[in-house]
Amino acid sequence: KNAAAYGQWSLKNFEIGRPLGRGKFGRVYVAREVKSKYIVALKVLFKEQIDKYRIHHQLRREMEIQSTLKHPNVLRLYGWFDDDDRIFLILEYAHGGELYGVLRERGHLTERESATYIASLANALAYCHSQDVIHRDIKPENLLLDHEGRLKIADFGWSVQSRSKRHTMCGTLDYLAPELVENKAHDYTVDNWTLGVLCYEFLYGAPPFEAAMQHDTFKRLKKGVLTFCCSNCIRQLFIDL
Ligand SMILES: COc1ccc(C(=O)Nc2ccccc2)cc1NC(=O)CCSc1ncnc(N)c1Br
Repeated sequence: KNAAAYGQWSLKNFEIGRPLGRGKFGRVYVAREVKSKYIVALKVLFKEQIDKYRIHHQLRREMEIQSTLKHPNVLRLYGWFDDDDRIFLILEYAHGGELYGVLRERGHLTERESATYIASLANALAYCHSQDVIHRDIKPENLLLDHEGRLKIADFGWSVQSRSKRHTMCGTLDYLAPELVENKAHDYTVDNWTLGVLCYEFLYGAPPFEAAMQHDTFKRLKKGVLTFCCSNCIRQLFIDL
């Protein structure tokens, strides 16, 4: 019986295609499973990097978390395997690529599109939180689209299984809730804060507290001043702020 029957995958089960991008700690390629011709995304992590950054436990926990998460708006982790110096994650392939690209190309999205993506994100986050998983690093770069334009949350490089409050710092400043930035105890509601920031960014094309210097973003998001009005006056408001 072939190795796949026992769920033991290896590199020879796949034909590797073009690189999709650089995720955390490794590269991602399109790949095709030889027997089924099924298209997947294959993420390659180098063991020496995992050792160097001492993230074995995080990766192991990640695999536990991911194998239980099954939701239409959460990118699937189908399985994983390793060879002498690399670990391979077999991921669902999102044919539509990164939402980030669409947002930069279009400038901003329509209200209907924004509402659709926010609703999908809210569903995905509610599901993750029901499984005691906080993503903590949701930003447009980690949001992918499938062939039907359906949103998929990906790159759980920083997610944690959490019942208690977390204290570790992570993610870019623009999307982080004040309690995360102030390194205070936090819980799953940090993902809800991000939902608000993303909603603003989908509609206006840039995050609400964006600033040239991280320190300014820090000050702005602590103030939390946010009023929705027409796009250019909102930007003027923040420039004044
Ligand atoms: C469930 O998705 C993941 C689950 C886990 C991890 C991960 O690295 N965990 C991790 C790595 C090191 C240490 C601790 C955790 C990463 C992903 N996902 C990704 O990296 C997304 C790769 S980009 C891409 N993927 C599909 N289709 C496309 N068109 C693209 Br572009």
